Amino acid sequence: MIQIEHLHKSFGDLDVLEDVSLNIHEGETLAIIGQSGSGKSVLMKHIVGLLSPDRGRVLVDDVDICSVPYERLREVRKHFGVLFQGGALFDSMTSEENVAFPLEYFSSRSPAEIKARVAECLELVRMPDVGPKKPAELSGGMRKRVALARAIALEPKYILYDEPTSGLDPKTSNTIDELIQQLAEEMNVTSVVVTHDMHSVFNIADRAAFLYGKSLHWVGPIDAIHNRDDPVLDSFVTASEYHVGTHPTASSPS
Ligand SMILES: Nc1ncnc2c1ncn2[C@@H]1O[C@H](COP(=O)(O)OP(=O)(O)OP(=O)(O)O)[C@@H](O)[C@H]1O
Repeated sequence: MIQIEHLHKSFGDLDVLEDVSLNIHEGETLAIIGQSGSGKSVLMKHIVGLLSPDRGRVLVDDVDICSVPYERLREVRKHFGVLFQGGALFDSMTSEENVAFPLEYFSSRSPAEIKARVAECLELVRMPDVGPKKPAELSGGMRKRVALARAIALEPKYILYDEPTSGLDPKTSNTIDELIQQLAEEMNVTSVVVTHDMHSVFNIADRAAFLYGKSLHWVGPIDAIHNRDDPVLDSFVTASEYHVGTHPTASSPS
């Protein structure tokens, strides 16, 4: 379980997050939504210890990652797979070398075991044949899937996705959504997805956390997200759906 407690973060004069508290439960898929610049990525980076809060703390399985020594933080990070926005693959490496990287760096598996795990991960993301190809030879959607294969290589307990469908066409976005759901079910991972894509939110998320005005304005189950009693949330959700031109699978109030 991940517990974010009274988190505050500023950069110089810019207050980004104020008193944000949020629990992320085992096995759920939580979407972090909000306008551009509302602090979604900043919040996500705190979850994996890439940023430290000015005040407050983040507990991962009861470990306060804001105060532990680096070696302990490194241990905690082994339980995380992160899919960064652009995929963040190493251009000079082939796809299989990219997927092997965390296994070589963080595990003590033999070369044969690493080779087998790389093949398994590429199979899981339905890309069994791209191993010898470099990122430049792949489409945007394929690169995301290779990056996803790398993110799951160490069999993480938590996967963090930063805008997993941004820049992809609707069909490729649906494939990525299917993979996120498939991995959540097959690997029983806890997923945190930062996204603008409300279609994707309705496809994959169990709950959403809506950041607005530096705070966590609303947290709740996806089927409660059309909330006419909360005009700020309602106008964000409606505008996002209109913007992407999609129709949510969840039912909207009439
Ligand atoms: N390392 C940093 N140094 C200074 N300012 C930062 C840093 N990281 C983020 N910010 C600022 O914090 C604010 C929130 O950024 P963040 O990337 O979390 O927004 P976001 O909600 O993820 O936006 P988007 O949807 O556009 O990606 C922005 O104003 C951004 O410029």
